[in-house]
Amino acid sequence: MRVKDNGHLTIGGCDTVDLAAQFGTPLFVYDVEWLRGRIREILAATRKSKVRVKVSYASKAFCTTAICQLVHDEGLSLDVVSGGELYTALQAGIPPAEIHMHGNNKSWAELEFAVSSGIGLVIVDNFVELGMLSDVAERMDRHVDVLLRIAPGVEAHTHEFISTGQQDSKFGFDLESGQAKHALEQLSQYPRLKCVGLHSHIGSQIFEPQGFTAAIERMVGLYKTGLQLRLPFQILNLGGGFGIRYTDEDKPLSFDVYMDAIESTLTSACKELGINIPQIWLEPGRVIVGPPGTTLYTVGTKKSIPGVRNYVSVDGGMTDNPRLALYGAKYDAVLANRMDEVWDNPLIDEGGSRPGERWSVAGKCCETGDMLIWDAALPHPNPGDILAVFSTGAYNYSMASHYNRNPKPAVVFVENGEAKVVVERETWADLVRQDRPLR
Ligand SMILES: Cc1ncc(COP(=O)(O)O)c(C=O)c1O
Ligand SMILES: N[C@@H](CCCC[NH3+])C(=O)O
Repeated sequence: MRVKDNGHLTIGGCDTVDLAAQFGTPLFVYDVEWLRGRIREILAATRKSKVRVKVSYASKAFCTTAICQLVHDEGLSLDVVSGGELYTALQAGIPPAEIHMHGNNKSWAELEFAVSSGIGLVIVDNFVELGMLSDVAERMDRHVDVLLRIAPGVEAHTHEFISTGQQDSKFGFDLESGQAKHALEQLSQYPRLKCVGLHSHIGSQIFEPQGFTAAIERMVGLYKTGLQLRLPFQILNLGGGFGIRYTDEDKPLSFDVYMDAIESTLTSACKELGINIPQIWLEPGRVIVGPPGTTLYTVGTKKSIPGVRNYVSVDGGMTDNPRLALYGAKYDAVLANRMDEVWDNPLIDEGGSRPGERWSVAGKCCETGDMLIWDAALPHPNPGDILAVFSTGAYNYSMASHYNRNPKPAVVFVENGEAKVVVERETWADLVRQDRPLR
């Protein structure tokens, strides 16, 4: 990102004010060079490691055909969590063998779709699914590679709604109570399922390697049990969850730090148990697509309540970014057309905010909680200004909704001064496309 002489923010060599004019707002803008660079950094860190590591992109973070193609071009395999994500990945031309499917409640139709497409592997979440998948495989006369998802009982330091490795969770076979071991013992009843290892995912937006190392320490014991049961184990999948910077409060770690911790804990734990080191799989989502994504909005109305708060409203909101409403997420933002102004610059005359002035950025939905940022430091906003909110590449477009019948925004990939639409903006007509009127 840069600032041009005219005070406009540029991303991938494109003037964001021009992007907003050309494609409309709200607009998701992905800096492709930055995104590719992040994948390359992750892969470089994994290649330095003595442990064999395979990296899959957790497509739930942002799943469209273009991003599936981009991450696959960069050498990643793909995780999907629904029939829709699988369909998207296949439409993108990703070889099915390089796709893995998650989900705590996969339907019969989703399992059938996965097996008939020749998916690489299914991560089985619970006892019901073991039986269902085995039946699907039987009926289709197929064999399916699986991992078992385990809840290792690790409490990750993150928002409780995005913490998944604790015992009290809907995901996976519980380790603590012996449920996970019982599942391994049952596998002999399902000859169509070839269990090649274990999976755990402790949560998302995590900033310390300890959660991963604690998970390894708990999982290797079970991994050894699997080997003793003569299961063809090769893989220990540690999930994703690597934290990113949204604001200065977040202190992301370099991937090398995670890899060093994973390598040393895994090596010593396996040595202690006398087992070979499994291949490690990782499933990062947010860390790949989060920071290179920016949302552009157009400023509309504003309202100042003396002594209370200043509100500025933009043309999107919780429909394209529900993360503040869901997790109390924080974001940084700027006025992309006025980057040369500093909000507390005493030289600023009209148009500049007074020192200490703050603007809370509201969405346009009929909902008090429809906020994007509380008390942002911004120049005094005017209707028509372009607001850029940073680090919105993960779990924004993918969690977008049509609340209040708002069409979903367009998505553009920008690189070397060129912008390519990878998702068209929805229209009002799109909103009624599935409706069947009474008359
Ligand atoms: C099973 C699984 N793998 C990977 C991810 C990706 O997580 P993140 O985007 O935090 O890397 C998630 C989401 O938390 C997940 O549930
Ligand atoms: N949707 C969450 C992450 C959940 C990850 C899925 N297990 C977020 O926006 O932070």
